[in-house]
Amino acid sequence: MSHAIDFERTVMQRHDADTGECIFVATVVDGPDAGVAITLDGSQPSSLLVGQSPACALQLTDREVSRRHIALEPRGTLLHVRDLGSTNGTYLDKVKIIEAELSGGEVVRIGSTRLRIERRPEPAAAPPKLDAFGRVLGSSLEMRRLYPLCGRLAQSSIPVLIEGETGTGKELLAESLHEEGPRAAAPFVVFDCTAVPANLVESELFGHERGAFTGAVSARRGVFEQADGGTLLIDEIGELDITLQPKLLRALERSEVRRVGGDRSMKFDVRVLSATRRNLDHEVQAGRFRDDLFHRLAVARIELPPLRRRRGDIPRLARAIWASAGAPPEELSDMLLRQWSDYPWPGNVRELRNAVVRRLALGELAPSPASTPEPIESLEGELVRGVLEQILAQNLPFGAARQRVLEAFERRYVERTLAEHGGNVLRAAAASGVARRHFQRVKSRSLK
Ligand SMILES: Nc1ncnc2c1ncn2[C@@H]1O[C@H](COP(=O)(O)OP(=O)(O)OP(=O)(O)O)[C@@H](O)[C@H]1O
Repeated sequence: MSHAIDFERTVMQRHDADTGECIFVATVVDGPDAGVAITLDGSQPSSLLVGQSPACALQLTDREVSRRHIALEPRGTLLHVRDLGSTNGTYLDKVKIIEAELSGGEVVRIGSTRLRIERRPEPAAAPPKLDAFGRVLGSSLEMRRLYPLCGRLAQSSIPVLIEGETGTGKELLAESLHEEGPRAAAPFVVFDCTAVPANLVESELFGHERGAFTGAVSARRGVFEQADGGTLLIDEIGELDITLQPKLLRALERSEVRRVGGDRSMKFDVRVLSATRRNLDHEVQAGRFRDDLFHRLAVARIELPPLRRRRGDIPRLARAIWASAGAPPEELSDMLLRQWSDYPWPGNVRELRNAVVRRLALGELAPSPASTPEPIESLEGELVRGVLEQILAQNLPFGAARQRVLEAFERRYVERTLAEHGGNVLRAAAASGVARRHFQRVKSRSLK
């Protein structure tokens, strides 16, 4: 299977069954690094990378391989492979792939390297039967395999990069890492790189002295000073302007900041966590995020799975949100829970929370693919904005940029509709209100 569609469908099936994880081995069978191998046993909290960069779990010397070429992640009985925007592409047999689900026995080609993927017969060790870490709830396999590492990370001070789609609980996990650790009594400060205008980011981060710039009527502490002794979460780190990245790196390396307009450096003792919705490997690969800063921030990485890949957690989360709103548990019907469990939740747990709260306040029906479309702001607005920003950042001429937006939309539309209809083109076309041949044409050009 080498299709995003098949991948969605397979993932859903697997999570309904909640089967155990498999162990995969990726071995270089051809190329300058022949004989090198890595084992993926599902206990890793994020994908493992293959490429020339030292950040990669499987570091290759092949000059035709990009620094971060592909990411590998075991998902139950399958191994998920994702190209990270490599220069020379990723091939399965002769087919160029963006992402694919492998079951073992395949050979993946990157540059002049061929990687053989094998699935071991024995199952991976099951993660402990925990159903929460701090305030982060979930007993799906996807979540349980993160908890042991979260527990260890909470006790340490090493920088952690938390990745995941919007609303998957990145900020909540950061808070829980803080609350479960020795710094719990000290401040937890969040700095969102997208929340302040670009020209004020530096003074928000490092503080400023009185008169440092027009409008600086009094001195102000930056977030590092505010978080001293505690934890700082730098949210949306992928959006930090490239010109500010060396300054942040220097502050982290020296554990000291100098306020804008100031002439002395101040030491700080801050545990730094960062979060991103973007794929930072991709950003590094594209030269938009500095590799050295990435290494500083991502000493450990945790990737939070989207809610659609852990549907088993939906009833538990819905019940917890329902109870926290003070509503009687018996009023939450099984039918409603079933409807919620079937919905794809593009806005993840945040969207589920909003749906539960709306239901309690207004008695609204559960969302379903056939229900009235949500306003874009509350549904996929943030995802859409992310895609638009990425395209705008390429500074293309108007026509080419519009074409990219259209292609991104068509691809996502086709993927989702097919996933909702079990990969059946006829039914997906009917649901989209277009002829099968037209749907097939759009599918062929957008998922090639
Ligand atoms: N596993 C979870 N258990 C309980 N609540 C959760 C979980 N994940 C998310 N939430 C809740 O969902 C909402 C969104 O979570 P949060 O703000 O942490 O997401 P995020 O990934 O940081 O989103 P964004 O990328 O948009 O900033 C919050 O109300 C949070 O408490």
